[in-house]
Amino acid sequence: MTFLDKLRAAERRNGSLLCVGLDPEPTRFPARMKGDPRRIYDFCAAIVDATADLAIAFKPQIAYFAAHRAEDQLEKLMEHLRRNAPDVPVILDAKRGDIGSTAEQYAREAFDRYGADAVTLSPFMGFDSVAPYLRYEGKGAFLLCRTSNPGGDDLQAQRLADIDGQPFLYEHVARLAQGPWNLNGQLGLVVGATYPAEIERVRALAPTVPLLIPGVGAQGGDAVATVRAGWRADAPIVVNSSRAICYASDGEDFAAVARQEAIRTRDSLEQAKR
Ligand SMILES: O=c1ccn([C@@H]2O[C@H](COP(=O)(O)O)[C@@H](O)[C@H]2O)c(=O)[nH]1
Repeated sequence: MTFLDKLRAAERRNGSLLCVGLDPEPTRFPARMKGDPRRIYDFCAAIVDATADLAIAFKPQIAYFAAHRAEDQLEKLMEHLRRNAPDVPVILDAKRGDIGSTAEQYAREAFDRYGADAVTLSPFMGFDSVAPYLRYEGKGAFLLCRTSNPGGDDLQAQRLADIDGQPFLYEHVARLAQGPWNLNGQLGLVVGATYPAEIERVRALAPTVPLLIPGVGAQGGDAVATVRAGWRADAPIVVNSSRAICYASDGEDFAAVARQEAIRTRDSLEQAKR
């Protein structure tokens, strides 16, 4: 089963476009775990168990583990996901991008070490920095295209004077991902929920690739506008919310309240399809 098949199956099974982001920050943990990086796995596993039937995907952000020397806990979490939520694909948010030989090592890390179904990549260094990930049959790779942060404008909204029609850089990335770079249908694009007009433009240029859309919840992106701009019955969108779910409560009830917030977000995304 390819990453895309797995994504479509999870969307159908859980009736969901919601990707639950796992950004564990120990200072925001409930009192009995607060400030203790050794509890990262416990915190994330509780969120996973509370939301696995509500998610199209999970997205652990690797920096939140590496910053605390908690890569072993990320490995354990990936095992937990495979055992307890085997049908929900996992997107490792690593935003890698380097020359081919180094990219080979990053690809091994994402797919062999952690067993991720897909990874996020910066396309800035060109196709040879992306190609090593595409050698992993059935795995996915999401290219940063129009990111959710305001500074995304600095480069992504620059026009490319030498290319027909003088597209914005992000539009060029969308065309490459839909066409010449997408050798085996493994590519997707990252587009921020904070920019619904750009989601619509990317969807027009890349009608069949999956879109990973962070920015609802803590960043204030509009869930309804996001779905209307990007969702097509035959092309999945994966709408990520991390902090708004993980830290919906800072009490001992954090997992139960995370579930309620995930239900609320999932339902608002589903209703927007109509
Ligand atoms: O354009 C992008 C690409 C990635 N991210 C990541 O998504 C989550 C968002 O977290 P929230 O708490 O829901 O704001 C985080 O891991 C980012 O690194 C993004 O926000 N924007």
